[in-house]
Amino acid sequence: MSRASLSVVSDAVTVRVPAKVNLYLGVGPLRDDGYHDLVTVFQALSLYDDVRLSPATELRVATTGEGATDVPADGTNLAALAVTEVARRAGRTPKVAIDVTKRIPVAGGMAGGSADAAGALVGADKLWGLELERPELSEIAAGLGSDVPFALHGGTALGTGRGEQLMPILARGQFHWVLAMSKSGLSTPAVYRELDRLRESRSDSDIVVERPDALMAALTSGDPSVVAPLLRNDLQPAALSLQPALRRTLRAGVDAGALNGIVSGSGPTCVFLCADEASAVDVAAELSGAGVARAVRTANGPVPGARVVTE
Ligand SMILES: C[C@](O)(CO)[C@H](O)COP(=O)(O)OP(=O)(O)OC[C@H]1O[C@@H](n2ccc(N)nc2=O)[C@H](O)[C@@H]1O
Ligand SMILES: Nc1ncnc2c1ncn2[C@@H]1O[C@H](COP(=O)(O)OP(=O)(O)OP(=O)(O)O)[C@@H](O)[C@H]1O
Repeated sequence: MSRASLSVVSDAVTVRVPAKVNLYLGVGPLRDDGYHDLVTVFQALSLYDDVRLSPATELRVATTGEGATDVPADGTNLAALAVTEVARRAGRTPKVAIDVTKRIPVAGGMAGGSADAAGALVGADKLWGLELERPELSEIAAGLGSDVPFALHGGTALGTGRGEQLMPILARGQFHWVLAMSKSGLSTPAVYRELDRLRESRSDSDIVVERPDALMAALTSGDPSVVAPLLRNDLQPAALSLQPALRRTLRAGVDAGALNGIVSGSGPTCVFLCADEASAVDVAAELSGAGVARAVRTANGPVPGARVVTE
């Protein structure tokens, strides 16, 4: 672990971390280690969890906000695991109170737990004045979950491996999204298992994951009407198989005027790309009235990854 010679220890730190959507999610065959090789395009959206770290007599974690009661309040919380790992590497005891304000839906396919882990990593680094290098933070992040490195990184990025190897993508301008949150969550491993079940009749060599070159070129153009038809998620059939009502949600968003809609990652949140901000507001209003979602929000992207907002 590298440390700055002059380190500053803060009293309390708040880190703001974005949700993600996968604009493209190509899933390869099941690997021997239980993961799938992915080719994915991530985009960070302006829906944030806040992770506050302050010195305490022991490690504790409390969550308020969206879905807080479904989040573990013990050492298995991803934010607590992140702080524990940074402390282990720094040779410290993790005497920290972690307070998470959730806005990202729990088990919603928008990497909320991963966001909290990334926030806790950046927060612990700041709180203890460690000044860890980016590569080391990314390595710790990848050990905590496949989506955690992107929550650190933010922006728009190509993810490969199990999703943890990132390369920035140039995306011009801002894209306007409507998010439809589902009444119940979906477990990520269960959705991958369902995809494997749906693919049972296919041999591994039949499952080919293509590079999203057309999408990447469309993102550079910044034109949402060019990007929209190129959105693709290989996990969508599995999420729809587990929650068939999502078909209605997807239809309702397009009927309301969105350019296109897909399930976000492992779902069940459905995300709709709109022509501009005014269209997103209209689509959100209509979707709210249609009663196909627990909650509807607008968001824009890309936005930066985990960043300290108070010192
Ligand atoms: C669906 C996505 O959100 C798309 O970005 C991610 O692939 C999921 O990332 P995550 O929630 O950080 O997932 P992890 O905590 O790393 O893995 C949870 C479980 O998801 C499945 N998993 C995850 C990533 C991957 N490339 N292949 C998989 O099969 C595995 O069953 C794994 O045990
Ligand atoms: N800080 C946390 N916030 C949310 N869930 C957490 C957290 N720590 C642990 N968990 C557990 O992780 C599970 C998955 O939650 P999460 O909100 O990360 O799902 P997700 O957004 O669908 O994940 P992804 O999009 O990365 O696949 C939850 O059911 C919860 O039990």
